[in-house]
Amino acid sequence: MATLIPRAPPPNPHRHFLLHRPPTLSPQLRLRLPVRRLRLASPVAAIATVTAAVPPDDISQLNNRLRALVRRRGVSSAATSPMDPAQADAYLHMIREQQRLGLRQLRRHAAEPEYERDVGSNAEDEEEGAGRRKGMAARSSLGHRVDPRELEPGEYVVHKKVGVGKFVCISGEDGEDYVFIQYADAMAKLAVDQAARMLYRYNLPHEKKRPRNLSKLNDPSTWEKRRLKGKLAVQKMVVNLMELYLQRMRQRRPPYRKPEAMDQFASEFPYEPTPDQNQAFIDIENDLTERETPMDRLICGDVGFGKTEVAMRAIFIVVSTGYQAMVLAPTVILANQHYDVMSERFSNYPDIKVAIFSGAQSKDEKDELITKITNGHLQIIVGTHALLTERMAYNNLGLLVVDEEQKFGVQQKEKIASFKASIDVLTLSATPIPRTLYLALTGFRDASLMSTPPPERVAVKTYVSAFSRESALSAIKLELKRGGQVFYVVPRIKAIDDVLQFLKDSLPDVPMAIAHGKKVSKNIQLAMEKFSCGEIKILVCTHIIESGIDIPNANTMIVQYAELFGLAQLYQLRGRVGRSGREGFTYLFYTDKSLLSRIAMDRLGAIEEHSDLGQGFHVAEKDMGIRGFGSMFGEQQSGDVANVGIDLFFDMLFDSLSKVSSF
Ligand SMILES: Nc1ncnc2c1ncn2[C@@H]1O[C@H](COP(=O)(O)OP(=O)(O)OP(=O)(O)O)[C@@H](O)[C@H]1O
Repeated sequence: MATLIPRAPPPNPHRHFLLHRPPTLSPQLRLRLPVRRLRLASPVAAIATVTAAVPPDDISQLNNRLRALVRRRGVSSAATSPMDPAQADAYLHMIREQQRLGLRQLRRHAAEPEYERDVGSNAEDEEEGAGRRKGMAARSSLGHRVDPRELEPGEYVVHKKVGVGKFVCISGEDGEDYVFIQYADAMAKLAVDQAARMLYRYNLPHEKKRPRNLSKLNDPSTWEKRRLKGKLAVQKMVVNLMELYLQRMRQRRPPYRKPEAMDQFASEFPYEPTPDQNQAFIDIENDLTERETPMDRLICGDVGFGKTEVAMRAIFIVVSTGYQAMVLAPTVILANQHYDVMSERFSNYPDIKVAIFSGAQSKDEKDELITKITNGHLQIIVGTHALLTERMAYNNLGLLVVDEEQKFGVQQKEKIASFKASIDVLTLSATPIPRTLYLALTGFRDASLMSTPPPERVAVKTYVSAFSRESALSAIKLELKRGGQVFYVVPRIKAIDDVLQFLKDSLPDVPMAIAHGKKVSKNIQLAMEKFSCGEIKILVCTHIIESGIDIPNANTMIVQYAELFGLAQLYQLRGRVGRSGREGFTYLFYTDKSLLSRIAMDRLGAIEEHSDLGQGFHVAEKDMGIRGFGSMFGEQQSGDVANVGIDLFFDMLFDSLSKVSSF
């Protein structure tokens, strides 16, 4: 256990703490605490206690099992490699860059300095240092040592050896700057460069979570226990992930044949694929036609970057070999759109029959469809979660495509997970949930990234302002004048009637329609079809249209009461416009600035800032910062994170992950 011994001279100036009263503290921050000098005890003694408490390493046991499995199956390493190294590098690079940029923007500060690594001077530090070096790329993207100069008074920080404290200020003394941190029983003083190496953030930027309590400088044993608990929890989480991976590797199915008509099908795509689309085509083709393990691939691409075509290539391979494919969409509207796009794309192949199955259909219609599916008369079945019901019996299901998995409920996700044990699964996501991000990062799940937009795509112009009817109308008129269409989005169904009335009064000759979740699905479908073909010019709707809707001629979006939407939601909504070569405009109108919470302001600010193409990952990260731990992990993990703080949690996570071999 690491302890702090009072008054002994420090052997290394970078390892000592001072209990101190900061010279420039405001009176209310001033602590009535002893002013003493402390330093760390023998690091070797510290290790002995910590390592003795760590149970046998589950990760290495699992590593061995995995290696044995790979050997037994005699599968080539290329076929089992979780992620192509070059692709992984590019992925990590991108995430890291976005994180760096994000932090810079969040704190409106210069780029985060790259601090020298803290190479430990004791055994434990060395062990962890090795892990850190291996996992450096990953850790530096999500876990951070904090730059003390960027801290604001009152922010919580974590010192690995001492625990959770509250940053008070930086103050100069004898020509050197010191960082003052308030602990439960004393004030610590730390040289700035040392603090830069030793301090972690407790919260994500903009998050205001309070730790249960501050650690005590004079009683480091409590912190040691807390840290150890966190470490074990992280290890358990990694072991669980590996178990899942192991289960998947045990599954086998014969590789699919590459269809003879594959080249023809590819040539019928009306666009020149982007380089990332091409890579994703190669990835899924390899998964399906070369591997014997079912595919579990995530296609991460920003809104409108062309993920649907990747899914259709996978579907083509599977159905050409006589299997069925199921496409799950989170909303009826999106299911309808996928159905239309796929019916059109596969129209040259009369043997490939596409159907849609949703809660909107009558019992007779559904029964008829189920019979056709069971008899193998339908090859591609598109639908909502209604497809996951027990009644559904497939003839020969080979592939499941899941669009925006995070939008499904817990039970539906469990059902989706159960499919992964036996069939190939392709998941499409524009704003990956952090867990998905980990899986992709660590190779437990394969991922293809689509970070290049289709050519001629231009970033959507985003304006945030207080609502006025005049501003909304002038934006609408501008779009109508250039022959385009408008989405008018409100957060609640209740608001739709008022908006519709105001629009009808102001623009009596313009055809408009409404769409929301409580509307009978058939009516929504009708409204969307009319909007899609241009008959309807303005669609007044709720966020029901946020996922995946692709209407190239609709390039202005008005969002009223924008303060009531989540960040990821706003990002997805904005992604509905500017999906062709035409410039898109999004107007985010809030009701009254004086009533806006700081969080709502942050959200609107973030969405305005991240207007460039391809910011989905960054928005996902920022969203975590705003919504907090709970959104990142389940309840259990939230507690573990709250124990040690976000950065140390990530640090431990990446240390554990770096101990997992690649096979
Ligand atoms: N390489 C390309 N060049 C030009 N346009 C393309 C290309 N690939 C796809 N598109 C078009 O871009 C639009 C968006 O594609 P798609 O719907 O597949 O995006 P997505 O990645 O699924 O987006 P979202 O996350 O919003 O659902 C579609 O109209 C599609 O036809």
